[in-house]
Amino acid sequence: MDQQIDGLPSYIHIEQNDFLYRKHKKQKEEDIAICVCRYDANDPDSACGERCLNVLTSTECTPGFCPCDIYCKNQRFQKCEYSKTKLFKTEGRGWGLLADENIKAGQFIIEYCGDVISWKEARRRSQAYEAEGLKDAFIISLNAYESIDATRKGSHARFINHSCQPNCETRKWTVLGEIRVGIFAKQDILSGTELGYDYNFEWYGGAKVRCLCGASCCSGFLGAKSRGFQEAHYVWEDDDDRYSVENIPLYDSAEDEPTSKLSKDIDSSKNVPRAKLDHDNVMELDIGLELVQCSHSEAIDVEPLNSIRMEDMVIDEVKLDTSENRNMFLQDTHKKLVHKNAMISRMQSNSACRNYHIDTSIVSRVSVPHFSGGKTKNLAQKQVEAKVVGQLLASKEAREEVFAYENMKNVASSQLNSLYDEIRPAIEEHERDSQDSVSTSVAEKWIEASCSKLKADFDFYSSIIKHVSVAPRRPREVPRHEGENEVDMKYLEMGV
Ligand SMILES: C[S@@+](CC[C@H](N)C(=O)[O-])C[C@H]1O[C@@H](n2cnc3c(N)ncnc32)[C@H](O)[C@@H]1O
Repeated sequence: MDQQIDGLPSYIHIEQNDFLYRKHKKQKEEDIAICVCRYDANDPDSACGERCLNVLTSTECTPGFCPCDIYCKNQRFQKCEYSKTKLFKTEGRGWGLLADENIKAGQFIIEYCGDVISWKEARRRSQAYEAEGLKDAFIISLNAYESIDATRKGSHARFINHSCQPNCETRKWTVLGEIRVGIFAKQDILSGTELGYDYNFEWYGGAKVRCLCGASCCSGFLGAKSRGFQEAHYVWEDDDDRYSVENIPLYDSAEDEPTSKLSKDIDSSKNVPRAKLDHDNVMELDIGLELVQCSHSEAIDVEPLNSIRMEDMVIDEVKLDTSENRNMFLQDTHKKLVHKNAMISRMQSNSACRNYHIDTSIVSRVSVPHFSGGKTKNLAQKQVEAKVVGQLLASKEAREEVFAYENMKNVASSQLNSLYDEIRPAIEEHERDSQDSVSTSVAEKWIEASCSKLKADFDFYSSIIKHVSVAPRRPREVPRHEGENEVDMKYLEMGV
């Protein structure tokens, strides 16, 4: 239909993303977020309106699973419930899109559709387009690994121009397990007004496009505020009023830039960060020995288990003998972890990338030689053995307790190892395609087993500390040799 509009460059009109280099994800039933809305004919907002848990986390309801069934209003991407818009020819900026009805602030306008491609493919294509002499940029970043290319096919969103004072913005939503980008109104927009959003250009280099958005705060160039732009130097060609493009730029959805800033802010703070965002918009949460990675734009404060400072622990018989205290502490920590995990999984839906990273370093392994720069590196952690510690202890009960805890520690370790073997295919799949998520149930099992191992480790080491530092020692049967004191001290240092 568009092709009939005079002078409109040819492209294929689509209203769903096309997946070329991988398949559309299959949403696992256990990963479907189900809201708690109930349809009430007297309350128009009842069926998945603003209060819907899924809406609040930018996740669309899944047909067949939403309690509001046909009344669900939270399937706008799926049902292409776009605002009314119209193509028009701009002065000097090619084609543009304008509102063809009054649009309310926050209203969904249209989905940005195109080919979902890998980052590498985006780079390859942009170079190919450049070689073909294509000047307009249509590749938008979806996340750290993928982009949407609307150069050859797309929706009307591909015609929305950049504005330094935008009335629209991009937002990412999770729809049936995939991230999708929508254009939303930032403010009330009157019918007939041109739609624009801030491209947040990230340039590969080369010349820049002169911005003709006309805003009083215009920065002069597309992407002039972005990091990539400031680092590059300008090349201005006046023979083209609109632009000179040596390399086709990629532009980024507005959400991504503040994230890298956040990473910088956190990193530069004088406190050691508990949760940090890296340059790939991936947040690493250090929860004890386990690393959970998720993509999100807010930092979460997670108390790492290994931040417990031993200086702060009062080591006396009364305190440490009450294993109830210890259990309470660990149960509490476990609860916190499970709670955080629930939050993480909710927020991942929000940022549209459920991306559990299971850090397998917690799995106890036989020492494996690693090669680094021609030298082998032993990465196995030093282990404290109960039989060595036992030699220091005078009381039989103390020795038995340490042995019992060691046994529990070994059981927890081997349970974790066998769980790892069980879920290895899922982890390997996840590592091969970093877009694919490890399912929530697997992640939960993993967290549970990891917590059990941490608890067993904690019990074992605290039992050693209690007995070695407080209880009477076994008299030495053989004279102490030089350096033996240091060995005793090492036991106290290890595992804390
Ligand atoms: C996604 S396309 C927008 C549709 C485009 N106007 C068209 O006719 O196909 C992006 C391209 O539009 C042009 N453009 C968008 N916003 C502009 C602006 N504010 N000033 C100058 N050119 C702009 C640039 O060439 C940019 O690469």
